[in-house]
Amino acid sequence: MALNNAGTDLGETKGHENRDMVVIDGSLLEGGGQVLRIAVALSAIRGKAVKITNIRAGRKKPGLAEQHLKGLLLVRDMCNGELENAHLGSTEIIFRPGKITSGTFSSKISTAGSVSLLMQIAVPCALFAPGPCNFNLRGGTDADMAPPIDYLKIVTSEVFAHFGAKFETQVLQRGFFPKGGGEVNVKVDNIQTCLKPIILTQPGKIISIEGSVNVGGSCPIRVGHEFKQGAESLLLEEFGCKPNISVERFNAYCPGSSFLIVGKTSTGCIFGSSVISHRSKSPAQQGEEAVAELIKFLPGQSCLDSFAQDQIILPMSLAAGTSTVVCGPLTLHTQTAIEIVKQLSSAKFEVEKISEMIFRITCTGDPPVLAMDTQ
Ligand SMILES: Nc1ncnc2c1ncn2[C@@H]1O[C@H](COP(=O)(O)OP(=O)(O)OP(=O)(O)O)[C@@H](O)[C@H]1O
Repeated sequence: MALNNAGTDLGETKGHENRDMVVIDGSLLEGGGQVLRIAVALSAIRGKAVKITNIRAGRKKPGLAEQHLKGLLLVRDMCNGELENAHLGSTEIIFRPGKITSGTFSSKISTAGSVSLLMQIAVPCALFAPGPCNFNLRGGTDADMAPPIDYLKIVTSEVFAHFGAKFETQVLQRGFFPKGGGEVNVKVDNIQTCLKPIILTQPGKIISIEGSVNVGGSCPIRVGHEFKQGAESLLLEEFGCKPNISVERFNAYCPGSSFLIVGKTSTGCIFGSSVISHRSKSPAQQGEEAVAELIKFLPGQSCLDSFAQDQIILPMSLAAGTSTVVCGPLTLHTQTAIEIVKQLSSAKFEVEKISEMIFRITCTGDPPVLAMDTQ
């Protein structure tokens, strides 16, 4: 039996309050930090206590890493909730949410752990606050295996706008591996009534392709121009056009560079593909690879890239009505997200295979009752 910091049995400290607690197995499918973020965000939004076991059992080093722990503490603070057993390496936690409040919140990850993933847990909660929320978040802004901050700022924000959800991100300083030290401010407007269902079924025609290369710290600006060259050469070959790619220098705690390329279509679809520089490959080659990934979607039949696919499952489940999206084969992250939201809500999902590469996800949302709170 797991013990909390005080040495009492986990889950038994509050007696009858645990009766309605939902137990989520953190090893489910993808078995990563995403399970925790979705479960805890939904717990706060729906006011349901959760116990999460086997946290990150699917990862080499299971249990809470700093990014996950800081995300939990941030949501706890936003809703005056109670967290048990939340410490580095913990593989089992209990979260009892209070009411989500609006206001100003901050969080600092001392490594290059991703601030984008802090946003992934905090932004959905903030949408259901009684007023706007402002966040100051510090850590990694351009980290591997996580959305680069520009992806959140440009792609996720536009996809969320389809749901009527609005957030703005301002990057003050970039944080690259290994030191992090990036800083962003995020403003989230609370929703007034409900999240709207989305219909993203028509891929449309490409109307723009734009990219940005961020060069930080002592990383030579030449690296940024090489990213741009590699990306441009492939785009020229594929589409016969030279897109607008900016190369910008940012303050950063340690050297690094990143590249995001974004395509938009006439029907409001947006696709993003990114790379963080690695010594093992030339910047030109990485620029080309990011474009090659984007080209998989442009022009195609899918209305979302493979990352946005898992990130829309939570808002779809909370929307007041039926959402439909057409996308590529479901990623393991998407399948995991669907399973977790099904355990914490009555949202109904249906996945249809249209062809080998094209799928339709339909979700009848289970909108939470908004707390008409006074602060
Ligand atoms: N290049 C990228 N662009 C956009 N989103 C990304 C990118 N890479 C990863 N993501 C998103 O980041 C999230 C990663 O979740 P995941 O559970 O794998 O990560 P995690 O919390 O860092 O935990 P772990 O360390 O357990 O993997 C997913 O929502 C995924 O879509």
